Amino acid sequence: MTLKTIHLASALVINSDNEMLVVRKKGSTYYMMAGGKIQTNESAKEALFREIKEELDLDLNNEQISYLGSHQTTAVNEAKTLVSADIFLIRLTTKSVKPHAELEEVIWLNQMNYTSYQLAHLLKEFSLPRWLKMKKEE
Ligand SMILES: Nc1nc2c([nH]c(=O)n2[C@@H]2O[C@H](COP(=O)(O)OP(=O)(O)OP(=O)(O)O)[C@@H](O)[C@H]2O)c(=O)[nH]1
Repeated sequence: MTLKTIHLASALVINSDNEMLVVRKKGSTYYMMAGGKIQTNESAKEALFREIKEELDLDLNNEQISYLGSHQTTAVNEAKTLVSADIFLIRLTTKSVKPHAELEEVIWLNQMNYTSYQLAHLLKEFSLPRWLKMKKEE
């Protein structure tokens, strides 16, 4: 069986209380990382700046963002598809973030609520353990 691979730039977004931001796109039941497909002639970081502007209407600067690593896993909402993502850490000083473009919902996860949401594999496998470790070290 041939699998398609989608190349993504996505973000583990945290605020000053170490809450983690997850988004739900229209028509999706999964909560996932903000971000999206990397277009031709665009670096992963450029793609992420563009997606964060489109989805959350935020203008990022280089000091707020750092590279965490890459991860490949099964895509949600797409049959026979893998996602291969470059994942960045974004630190926000504001909690006031609203959904734009194709987003339906934006949620800040904390210690109390994070088990209540169905998370996309990419988020569950890569970001969740890192975020939980960050919280332990608080
Ligand atoms: N942003 C994001 N997408 C994910 C994650 N996990 C995952 O499987 N995906 C899948 O990756 C795909 C991203 O495609 P998209 O269509 O939302 O991205 P985009 O906004 O760049 O698309 P478009 O410009 O073609 O409309 C979706 O099928 C989404 O379900 C994740 O954590 N974050």
